Amino acid sequence: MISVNGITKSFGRRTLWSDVSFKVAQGQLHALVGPSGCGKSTLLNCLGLLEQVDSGSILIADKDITKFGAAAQRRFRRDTLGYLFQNYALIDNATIAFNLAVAVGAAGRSRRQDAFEAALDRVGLGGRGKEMVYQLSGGEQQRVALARLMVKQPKVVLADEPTGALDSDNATMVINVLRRMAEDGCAVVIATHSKHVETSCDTTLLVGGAH
Ligand SMILES: Nc1ncnc2c1ncn2[C@@H]1O[C@H](COP(=O)(O)OP(=O)(O)OP(=O)(O)O)[C@@H](O)[C@H]1O
Repeated sequence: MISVNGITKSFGRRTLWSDVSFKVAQGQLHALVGPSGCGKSTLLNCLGLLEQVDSGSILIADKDITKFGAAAQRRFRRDTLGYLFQNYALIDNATIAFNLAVAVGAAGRSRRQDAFEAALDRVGLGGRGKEMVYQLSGGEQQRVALARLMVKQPKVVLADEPTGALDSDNATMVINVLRRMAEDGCAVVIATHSKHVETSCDTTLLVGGAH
């Protein structure tokens, strides 16, 4: 599903990582690990079309995403990618339910009510769809972002410290949900400092180090 081939990224004169290659198949969880500042988020951003690599190629579903123009990037983000990032990218001034509805677009909204409720139940927020996002705790917002990903059902999930704001039970829930999404056919890449998350993944890349 994902094939990263010899990619390099520098900011100014500082090379974060060079000649990085790895593959992530459908059904797999892949961890990006390494010390703070080694470039894990930047690598996720490159996979997510939010940053450009300096050289090398990134194939996702057999398409070289580094060659995409603006319109193809937008379509690919909308149709193929799912982000679980630290700032959650939720709409604060809207309900939980609205945030889930936005993820599936107008066509999917009415027939997806059951899926919305099931996703909220799964992340421990059942029956709370009418609450406003800005009133939720950081960990609750992180779980809304996970529920949104579940209803979107992207082919590729990019997660940046997805257990960062959570207690250990909820951290385990997040990993279980991501594992389930992988079993349903998606490829998952997770940047993490958590040993628990790392050991729950199928493969690991030490970013900026020996690999
Ligand atoms: N747009 C940018 N311009 C210049 N430098 C940047 C930019 N984005 C990131 N950096 C630098 O690149 C380095 C790697 O950042 P990144 O966030 O990818 O690391 P990380 O491994 O995810 O760190 P952490 O574990 O602390 O989240 C940092 O030193 C950061 O300041």
